[in-house]
Amino acid sequence: MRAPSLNPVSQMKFPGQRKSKHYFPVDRRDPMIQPLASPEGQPPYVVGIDQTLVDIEAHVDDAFLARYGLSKGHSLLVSDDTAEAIYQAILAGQLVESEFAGGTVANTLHNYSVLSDSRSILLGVMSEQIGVGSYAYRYLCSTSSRVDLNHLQPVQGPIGRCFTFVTQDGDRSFGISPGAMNRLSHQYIPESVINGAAALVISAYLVRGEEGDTMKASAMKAVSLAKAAGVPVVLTLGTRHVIEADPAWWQAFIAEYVTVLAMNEEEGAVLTGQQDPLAAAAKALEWADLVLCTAGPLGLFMAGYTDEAFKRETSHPLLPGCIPEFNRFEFSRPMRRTDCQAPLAVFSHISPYMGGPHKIKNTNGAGDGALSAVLHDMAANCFHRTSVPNSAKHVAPFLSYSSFAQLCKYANRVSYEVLCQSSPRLSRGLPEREDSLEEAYWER
Ligand SMILES: Nc1ncnc2c1ncn2[C@@H]1O[C@H](COP(=O)(O)OP(=O)(O)O)[C@@H](O)[C@H]1O
Ligand SMILES: Nc1nc2c(ncn2[C@@H]2O[C@H](COP(=O)(O)O)[C@@H](O)[C@H]2O)c(=O)[nH]1
Repeated sequence: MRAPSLNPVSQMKFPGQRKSKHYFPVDRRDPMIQPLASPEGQPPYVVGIDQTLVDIEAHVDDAFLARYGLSKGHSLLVSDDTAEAIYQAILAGQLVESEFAGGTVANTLHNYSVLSDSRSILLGVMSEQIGVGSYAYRYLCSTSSRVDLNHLQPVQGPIGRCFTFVTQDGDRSFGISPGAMNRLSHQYIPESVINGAAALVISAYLVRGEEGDTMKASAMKAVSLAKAAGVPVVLTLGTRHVIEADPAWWQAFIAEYVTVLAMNEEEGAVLTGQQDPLAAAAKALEWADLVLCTAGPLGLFMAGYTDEAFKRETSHPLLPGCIPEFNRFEFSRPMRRTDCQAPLAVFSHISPYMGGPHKIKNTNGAGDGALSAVLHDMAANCFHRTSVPNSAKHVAPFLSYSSFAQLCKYANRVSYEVLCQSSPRLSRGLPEREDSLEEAYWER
């Protein structure tokens, strides 16, 4: 097994490091700031729960998907027999492109750790016996050493397999063979780990299991602990099939536990009944505090709250949409609705960075990438609050370090990088020498 991945530094890479004038040093603008000489403790970490699985990527045509009952663009469970038939078919056709650690939350944590150069903690299962070359082995090999795997639960049997089918249009469809991935016991949800986190990340996939699976109960324990400790719960919806089974249950769950909701426009449509991603994000604000809605080639939307007292007007052109001039206050920073004396709904949108990559081989993980950027900004805010507690940045309990507009830019930039690297897990962070997101964006 790997050595414990403890963070040897008491620093954290900030989202804005590439254009420091937008971010640091804040003390030049605020003479009240008294940075702590030595911030107490370690930088914040993000914890997530996932079904440990390996993505087995194969390039196939639509007929192949139809043959095995898969749904284009979505994730479905497959039986052991179907999994075996699929595996034999892709082996025989020499269609396997790669076998790489996956899982929507684990991808997000991996990317968070790559971007922030900081620790995240993954909760889930791992095969107790690991042979060289096995799926469990591949999983460990392709996970960042900054992702702490020391809290995983050892289980008998294999981790999950996610057949990841990429069709000619670059879209991806998944067939899941669960193995032991849903056997996480509530005993492997450590209270101290949840309580000390900057955020808890879960996905809607965690409730999709079979009779006797313990994953859902474990996830419910974690969200209850997080709620009690005031730790933001971040939910990513994963696939529309899970949501459309019972949208009302999800609405109630989000209202009860979730601070940050991440979804794509399809998932947003089944959750809210609104096809338009901006309208879906606005509707979801009835239940969540902050919403990220990715919309493929349309880019992404964010929606959230800020207090009237802290609203900041944009200097960008005002945008038309189902909510006219919806981005007027996008320079504000997000807050929980209950932390606002006079809550104001705020919206922002951004088109794909640089208009998107010239060629997209595979959209796998683009949405997870966007969420990892938002998490990075939230954790950076926690770190800054601990390091410079009397900064003007913390006159109110903001959820993120940056404004809605900056969050959108950063999230979109990371999605672009995922698309360019053609992998849901970044093998490297963003370029250090990209000294301005805006300039790079406009100087195409
Ligand atoms: N065809 C595309 N062209 C340009 N950018 C894209 C394209 N597809 C996705 N993106 C970028 O990736 C982000 C997330 O993509 P999306 O497909 O909505 O996520 P998901 O993987 O969750 O379905 C988008 O907000 C956009 O920035
Ligand atoms: N934990 C689970 N992860 C899953 C499941 N089905 C697919 N996936 C993972 O999603 C990412 C791609 O995400 P996206 O942003 O393109 O939607 C991929 O790496 C898969 O491993 C599942 O049932 N559970």
